Amino acid sequence: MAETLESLVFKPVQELAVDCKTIPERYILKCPDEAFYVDPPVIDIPVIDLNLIQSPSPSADQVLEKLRTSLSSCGCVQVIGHGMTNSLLDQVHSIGRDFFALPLEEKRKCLRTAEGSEGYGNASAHSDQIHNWSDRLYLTTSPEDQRKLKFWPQNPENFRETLQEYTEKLVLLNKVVLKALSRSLNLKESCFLDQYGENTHLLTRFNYYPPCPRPDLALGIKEHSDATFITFLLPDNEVGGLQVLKDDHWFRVPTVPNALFINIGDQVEIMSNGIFKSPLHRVVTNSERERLTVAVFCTPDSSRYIEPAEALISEKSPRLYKKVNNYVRIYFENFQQGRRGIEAVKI
Ligand SMILES: O=C(O)CCC(=O)C(=O)O
Ligand SMILES: [Fe+2]
Repeated sequence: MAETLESLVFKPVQELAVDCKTIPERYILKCPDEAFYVDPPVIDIPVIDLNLIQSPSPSADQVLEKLRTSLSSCGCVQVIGHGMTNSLLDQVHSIGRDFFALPLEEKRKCLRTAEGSEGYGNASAHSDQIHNWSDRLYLTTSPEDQRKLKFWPQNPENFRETLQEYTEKLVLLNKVVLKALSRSLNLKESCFLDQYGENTHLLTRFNYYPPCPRPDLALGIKEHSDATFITFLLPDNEVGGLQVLKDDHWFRVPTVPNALFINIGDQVEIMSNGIFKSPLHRVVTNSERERLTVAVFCTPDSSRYIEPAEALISEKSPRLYKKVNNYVRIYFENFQQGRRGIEAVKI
């Protein structure tokens, strides 16, 4: 049978994983890279307390310097002081776990359709591409009038109110972080936020990775960078799997309990004229335990133009990227051809 979107989304990886001793061909990487199943070293990334940079002070300057150094070397940091209680973070995990634990019939009420990416399904891939060993629930969470509530689970009961609370906090946090990024580069505080615009566009993705019988052959998510401004990741507190590429080597990302992991997306790499790196990252699987993470992707309205900040351009550091709008479209057009969108917008 031809693999239509329907036939693929009807076969969640979670269902395949039950009693499965081997994995279907379409998940098997052609040239598995040894580094992903022989655990690579842990990456040394700072844990930044955002409370320390709220107002100008010498200690705030030190924290901003740490932020700048980390984002320009590996493109990611862990943050605490993010304004969310541990209990909220636990609840966000729980609603994800509870949703994926529901019977298939119940989850299918939120099933993705052929027209879009929102809803419940496995990660779509073209039939000639290798598939990810993961399922997802993908929802626009902000702005509120763009939500497609038909994809929002009614079950677990507290799903909507918990996601609402998390989203409200992230809308604020996104602003705090974008201001901090500008300050760390000695730019006007509103520099990146002005390019972002008023509408905080957030897409939330619950990533569910079932145990995989052959972690040496498949990836939970293949190597990619994010098309975002920035991405907030609520990691799984107990099960690791995220790896980041730095200086051509893969590193394991450690989990810091109750911290959020932030990675730079391609659009901040563009605005920072390449000073901040949008890192390639991937997720490895394991044969023992399921894993659940919640990624929140922050992007501006597609109509907004973004470009390298004028103040970062000089004779010594010429402009490296074009002015573009709807970068997410550029990203996906290139992604489908196996290329990076960021390369397409380089001058
Ligand atoms: O689950 C993870 O650790 C990372 C997820 C990710 O990279 C993504 O959703 O884009
Ligand atoms: Fe990602």
